[in-house]
Parts: sequence; C-alpha cells; structure tokens
Amino acid sequence: MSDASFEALPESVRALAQADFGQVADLFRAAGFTVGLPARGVLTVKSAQADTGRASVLLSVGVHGDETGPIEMVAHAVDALSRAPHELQVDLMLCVGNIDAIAAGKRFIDADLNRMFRLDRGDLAGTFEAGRADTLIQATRDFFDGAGPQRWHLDLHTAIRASRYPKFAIVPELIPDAPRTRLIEWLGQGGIEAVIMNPKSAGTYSYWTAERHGAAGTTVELGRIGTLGQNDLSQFAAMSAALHALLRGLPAPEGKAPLVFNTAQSIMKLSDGFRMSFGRDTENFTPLKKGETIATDGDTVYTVQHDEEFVVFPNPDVRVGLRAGIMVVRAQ
Ligand SMILES: O=C(O)CCC(=O)N[C@@H](CCC(=O)O)C(=O)O
Ligand SMILES: [Zn+2]
Repeated sequence: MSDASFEALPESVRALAQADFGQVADLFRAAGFTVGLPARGVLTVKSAQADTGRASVLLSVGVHGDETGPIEMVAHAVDALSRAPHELQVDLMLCVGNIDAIAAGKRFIDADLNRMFRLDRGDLAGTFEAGRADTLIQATRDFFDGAGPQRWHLDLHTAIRASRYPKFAIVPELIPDAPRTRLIEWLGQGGIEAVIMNPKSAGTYSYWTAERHGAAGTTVELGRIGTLGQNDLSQFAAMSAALHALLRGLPAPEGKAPLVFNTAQSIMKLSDGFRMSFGRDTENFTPLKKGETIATDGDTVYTVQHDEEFVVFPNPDVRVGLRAGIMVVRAQ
C-alpha cells in the first residue's frame, strides 16, 4: 500500500481505505449521530433517536483483500457523506472485511473469509480469518438487533476473471418475495446486469445476514480485481449513484432490470484430485452444452444437466470441501 498511486489518493480516502475511521467518526458524532467503532475496520452510525422506520444498511468491502475497487468507491462515498452528515437517512454499518489481507494485497491470509459465515467451519476453524469472521458476526448481530424491518446488506466485491456480464450479483433465494424484488430492482438501478439466485449457503457473509438477520443481503460483483489507487472508478458510476441515493433515502436513478439466473448446481472440490475441464481463466457466464464434463474429482464426474448451463467462479484452487464453481441457467 505504499504504491505511488495509493499515496496520490486524497488523505481522507486513504484513511478510510485503511480502515481508519477516526475523522469520519468525529464528523458524524459532531452532527449528533450515535457512532460506534465496535471492532477494527467497523464503523456504525445511527440516528440518536431509535427509529424502526429507518432502514439499516450494512456496506461491506474488502472481504477479499485484493478486491480493492469497491473499497475506493465506498471510501469516496463515505468521505463525501461525512462532510454533509445530515444527508444520511439510514442507520449505517461500514465494514472493511479483511484488513490484513488488504494490506498484503492478497485475497486472504490463511483462508477465504467469505467461507467462514457458517456454524461448522471444519478445518477452516483456527485460521486467521475464522477469528475475523467471529468479530464481524458479533458486530453484525449488534447492528441488526433492534433494527427495523428494512435491512440491507451490500457486500461489494470484484471478480478474479472476466465476465460476459461484468456486473452481477448473487442473491439468496430465502429472502422473502417483496424485499427480494425490491433488492433486484435496486441492483438494476445500480448497473447490475445479471443476478444469480442462490439456494444454499456457501458460508458467505451476505447469505449469513439474509438467513440470520432477515436482511436483503447480496454479494455484488462490480468488475475485476485491481490495485488500491489504480482502479478506474468510472466503472462504478451507476452503483455509486444508487448508493448515494440509498444512503440519503432518495429514489435511485432509472436502471434496467437484471437478467435472472437460477443455480443449477454447485461444483464442490471433494479432493486434491479435482480437475476442471477448462482453464481457470474461463470467463464467468461461459455457456456449456448438455452432457459436457465440467469437472472430475475421483469417481465423481460433474456434467452439464440442462440444455445449456453457464459457469461462474470456476476455481480449482480452492480448499478441499469448498465451492469450486457454480453452474447457472436462465430463469424463465
Ligand atoms: O471471481 C471469483 O472467482 C470470486 C469472486 C468472489 O469473491 N465471489 C464471491 C461470491 C460470494 C457469493 O456466492 O455470494 C465469493 O466467492 O466469495
Ligand atoms: Zn470477492
């Protein structure tokens, strides 16, 4: 993070990107908000008068340390808001996920933080990220406890590889119809082109908040991984505008409804013998035809079951026991 492009960022944005919330916390506090710093990299800003009509919005970034674009984007957004704090019309929790991995410029230190949001962690227990996840789980519970019914969690990421839809989101199926419809509409207003309905937790942060806290939680992929200070923020313009509106209780700009995909199958890495039938740089949403082999793992052969399925997040390098990809189909 001593890179010249990072040093060139405004000081306030650099501070936020490094999870230093001191100055922003002071500005919100001075404006009469109840401000909390419950853990390193976590800031909460709530109305001083409890108001269950107010939406509660959790924004998380940097859950993967090399996904830096959303960190910069949100740092700019929060910096601007802290200079006009009375514009904030929601209770806000800002979470910089894996601070140590961000500093190291790596996806994670020991193991993927975004697989730790589950009760049984198996051999992920005891890793560096398991401790961080416990901290975030506690802070998240405290934030949503006593919150009103409008609960959002936008977990902002960027993808490892190129994508036929560069901006897409994963939405837990268990979110009830009305908030799910509203969330998907909002995602379209934020420039999201495709949404994948996810029927099952892979241990992700957004599934956790949806399942445990009744939040409209989603993992949002906003583009490709990049270096802090070198991200082209213009690619996040639509999401920035939608966030600007959400935090101020304003209607989001017009957008296009995203295409909706259902999960056909999750490809699990069962052993070190796992082999994918295509390269690890295969674009997200690449189509495969019925009967084609997706991966083999010992005696297990994963094949395409529908006339056409699209591969998302193909990654043979994950730990044994974790998801190595998702196959999706267009929803009717
Ligand atoms: O590009 C990739 O392979 C990974 C990008 C990423 O971090 N995606 C999230 C998706 C989480 C979800 O399914 O809700 C992840 O794998 O953690
Ligand atoms: Zn990620």
